[in-house]
Order: sequence, then structure tokens, then C-alpha cells
Amino acid sequence: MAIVRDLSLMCGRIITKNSCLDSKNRVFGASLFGGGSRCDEGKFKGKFGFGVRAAVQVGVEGSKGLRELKSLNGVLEVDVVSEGDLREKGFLGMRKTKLVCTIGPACCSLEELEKLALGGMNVARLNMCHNTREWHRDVIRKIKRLNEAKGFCVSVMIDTEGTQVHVVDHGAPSSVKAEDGSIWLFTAQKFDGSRPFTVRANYEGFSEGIEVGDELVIDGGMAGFEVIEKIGSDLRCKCTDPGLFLPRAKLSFWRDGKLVGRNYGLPTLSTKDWADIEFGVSEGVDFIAMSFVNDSDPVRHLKNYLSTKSSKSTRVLAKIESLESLQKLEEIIEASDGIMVARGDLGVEIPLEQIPTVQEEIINVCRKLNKPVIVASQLLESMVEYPIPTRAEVADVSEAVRQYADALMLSGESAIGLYGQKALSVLRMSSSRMETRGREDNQQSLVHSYQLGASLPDRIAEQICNCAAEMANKLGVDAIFVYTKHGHMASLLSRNRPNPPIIAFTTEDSTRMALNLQWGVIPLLLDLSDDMEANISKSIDLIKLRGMFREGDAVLVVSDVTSTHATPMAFQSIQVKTIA
Ligand SMILES: Nc1ncnc2c1ncn2[C@@H]1O[C@H](COP(=O)(O)OP(=O)(O)OP(=O)(O)O)[C@@H](O)[C@H]1O
Ligand SMILES: CC(=O)C(=O)O
Ligand SMILES: [K+]
Ligand SMILES: [Mg+2]
Repeated sequence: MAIVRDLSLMCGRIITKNSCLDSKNRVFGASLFGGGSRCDEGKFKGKFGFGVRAAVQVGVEGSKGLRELKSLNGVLEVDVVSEGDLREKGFLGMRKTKLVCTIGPACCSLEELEKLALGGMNVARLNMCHNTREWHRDVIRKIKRLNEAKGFCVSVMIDTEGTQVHVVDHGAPSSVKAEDGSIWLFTAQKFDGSRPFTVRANYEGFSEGIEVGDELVIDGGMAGFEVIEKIGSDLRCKCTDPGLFLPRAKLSFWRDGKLVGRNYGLPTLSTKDWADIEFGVSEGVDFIAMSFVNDSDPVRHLKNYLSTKSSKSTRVLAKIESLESLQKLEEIIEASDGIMVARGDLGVEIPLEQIPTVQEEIINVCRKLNKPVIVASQLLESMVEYPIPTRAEVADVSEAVRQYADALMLSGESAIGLYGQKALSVLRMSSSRMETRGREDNQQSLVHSYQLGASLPDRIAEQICNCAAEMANKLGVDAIFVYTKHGHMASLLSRNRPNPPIIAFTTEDSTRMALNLQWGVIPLLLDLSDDMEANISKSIDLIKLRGMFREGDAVLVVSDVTSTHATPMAFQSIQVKTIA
């Protein structure tokens, strides 16, 4: 048993006295101190025009009368999957890594979507490369209906087609084999019927800057050709590396071991992409993932456009899938609301052996800059056809979890595969297993050393969250509660990857849906007021009323709220409450 005394924290004296910790370092009893002696109020007032209050409290939550609970004028929206998880496994057993499923013909019925939601899908991804807008609209509406009628909380992401050069026709509905030494014509001209050994590309400028002798690579190495003649904009090529053309196979050109002629000056967002974005906004999607982002300009452009367009904040994710994007990684991450490591196309542009380290680097920069990151493509590729994954695939999933990615994504496994739900359960089990291991080792590498915030309030929020995460681990509390309008405090806590789950209470539906992508955050909807103490007791009472606490659960409560009273005032606190 240990006695906690006179800890000190940032801009405040800690008012904890003689609290007792049990052998697991959990607070089980504490001396009470009501509102407490808040400290340093007004310290920064003159200089920054607002007041800062900070406090750390430890207290025991007594039980309230039922009548009092019923009079709480708040409705707490908890999604059925998190609630089920919590009841079954307790706070600490809740899964931290978020799961994204690509929706395709194999899983677009209401029944299949419901099974994926029950299986832990946090975000549904719609790839605008495929299918019609009517099809996508139907899926989005089904998901929203499920959320409303059955209490799920599944966010929706659209993924733009982007401008990339690929095959639109290779003369067969599925794959075509290219034999060694065979001669093929690559053209952008439309032709009727199918012509043997003729491949149509989707962009007429596909051969600009390409010279005789250049190498044409299909899908990053599925097949290879040498350009032997240029006829206008058409290319005659000889197969030097036999292999397969899949539908929509990607074309890339290489000279002296280097990629040439990528993107051809095409804009990141095509006219079709803008129409898809317009569609997504009108359907109220939560995320737009931008394909083939090469620098931060298109991200900023889209974000500016969205801010004028709708009050609801749609988050913009940049997909890292080109060589250029790696060269401008930090500026792209900084400009966007999150990142997808799109390993499919990335693997076409960089040697495959570089993918694991590049993935780790992207995840680390995202954590440093506090942006959620999804690891995507081929995680369980063999499950498109088979009911169990390869050992190597499970190792790949576990590695992404060990690297602390916020989310993992299924592509063909759920969109067209026979075993989408099984694939989802493999992601669920593998990530839970690795997270438990991470907790046991307490191997959290702290990101404290990198300071994000520039203004004083931002720096205070950041430090509060860093300290709170460290305290939560050291005290062994069961959950962290945070009250957040735009999700910033919740994400600052998540950035630290603390052991307990972060239960984020927010009044904003868009914040709730955005937080679905963040590691370890369980976003709940709740009416919040300016009175922080009232918010805290209301949330605790409502969780208790729902029977979601176990006796003796200890919760670390973090708040950072700017009141809208006549004198704007920021109030920050970290409190520990033990549930009686
Ligand atoms: N809405 C859909 N309709 C039909 N098929 C789909 C749909 N969505 C996905 N698929 C199929 O699932 C496979 C994998 O899907 P996914 O969207 O992840 O492709 P991708 O090529 O990795 O993504 P991107 O085009 O963004 O690089 C696709 O090749 C496609 O055959
Ligand atoms: C997901 C995606 O776009 C890719 O892996 O290329
Ligand atoms: K796409
Ligand atoms: Mg891609």
C-alpha cells in the first residue's frame, strides 16, 4: 500500500492528500475535498485575456438516489457494441485499435452490414472507384439507418478515385496473361469489341514523356514490358516479365531504375472526384479519404472548401500512396485530419521491402503530430478466398497494432471476399491480443518530448493530457473520462496510448463520429453544460445507472472546457474518482 502525497502538476498544486493505493496501485479510498482549493486562478489572465484553472482531485463517488438519477436531464448515447464489450470484459478489456471495412457487393445488404457492425466495424469505407453513386447512396443510408435503429455508431468514409493511370480494358472481364516475348499495344483510344494484345489506358496523356527503352510495369510487378516503339501517343511494348493483368491494373514507367512520368500534372482531385465529394457531403459522410495526395495543397484546398460548404465538419484524410507524398510527409500530415497508409499503391511506387519501415515511420510522425492513422491493404488478403489467414498475415496485423496504428482496414476481404466477418474477427482478436501484450509490458513509448501546441492554452491542454495518461497508467485506473467539444482533448490523450480506454463525452455528433477512428477512444454523446462539476457527476451517474461500472472501478477524469460566461475562462482539471 502506498500513500499519495503532494504530487505537483503544471500550473497547479495537486490537492490530493493521503489517498490510498492498493497493491495494484489503484486508488481505493481518499480523503475528500469537495470543490477543492483550485489554484493559480488568473495567473495568465492579464497576459492572455483568459483565466486558467487547474486542479487534480481524488474522490470517492457515493451512490445517488434513484429519483435523483432519473431527474438527470441528460441522455447518454452509448453504442451497443462498446456497451456489450464493456459489460463482457470491463473497461480494460475494451479494444483500442479501430477497424475499417471496405463495403462492396459481398457485404452491402442490411443484414451483412449489421453483422459487420456487430463484429466491431468502426468505420465503413466506400471506394468511389467502383460502382454507381446510387449504389453508394443506398449503402450510406443503410448504415445510418442501422445506427439509428439498432444503436450502432459506425462512421462513413468515402475514398476518392483520384487521378491515376490504369487499365480500363485488356480484352477480358477478369485477368489476362502476358507471355514472355509477346508484343502488346498500349493505347488511350476507344475501340469496339475486344482486340487481342491491346490494352486501353484511362488517360490519353499516359505516354507523355515516355521513351523507347523505358520499362512499363503492371501493378508494381505483376508483369513487365519494354517500350519498343512510340506511335503517336500509343506504345508498342514487348513483354519481358511474364505475368497477369488484373482489371484496373496500374501502369507505371521506369527508366534507369527510377520511376518516370508519374501523375502527368494531373490534379489530385478530378472533376469526378469533386462530384463524388459533393455527393458525400450531401449524404453527410464523416470522412473523405483523398487518393494520391502528393503535397499539402489539395488537402488544404478541400478543407477550405468543406469549411465554407457545411457546418458539419467532414474530416479529410490524406492517403499516402506515392513517392512524392513520402517526400512531403510532414506537411501533408500537418494539413490533414488523418492519414491512410495505402500500401497497395504505395507498393507500386517503392520497393516492397521498404513498406514495413515506411509504415512505421508514417505511424510515428502521425502520433507525433497527433493525427489518426489507418494501415490499409492486403492485411488479410488470402481471406478473400480462404476462411483462415496465413500466419504471415496475422503477423502483419499484429505488427501494425504493435506500431500503435489507430486503425486497421479491410479491402477486398470484406468488399468482395467470402469471409468478411471472419476477417473482421481475425483483426479483432489479433489486435486485442497485441494490445494486452502491450499493456502487460507497459511498453508505451511516450511522445512527450515533442510539443505540439504553440499558444499557452494549447500547451496546457497537451501537458494535462500527457500527465493524465501517465497518471492513468501509474495509478492503474480503469478508464479515463474526458469532455470534449471538437475531440481535441480526447485525441491528445489517445496520442499517449494509455492503458485504460478513453471514454470521450461530447455534445457534437460530428465529433463523436470523427473520434471513431482514434485509438482507444470510445466516443459517447451527452448533453454538456458550462458547469464542469455538473457534467462530471452527470456522466458518472449515467454510466452507473446503465450498470456499466463495476464496484471499485477507478476513473481518471480530465476536463478542459472554456466557459461561455461573460468572462471567458478555461477550466482544466484531472480528478480520480473511485466508484462505490
Ligand atoms: N463498391 C464496390 N463494388 C465492386 N467492387 C468493389 C467495391 N469496392 C471494392 N471492390 C472490390 O474490392 C477490391 C478491393 O477493394 P479496394 O477498394 O480496397 O481497392 P484498392 O485498389 O485497394 O483501392 P484504391 O482503388 O483506393 O487503391 C477491388 O479490387 C474491387 O474489386
Ligand atoms: C487503399 C489504397 O488506396 C491502396 O492501398 O492503394
Ligand atoms: K480509391
Ligand atoms: Mg490506392
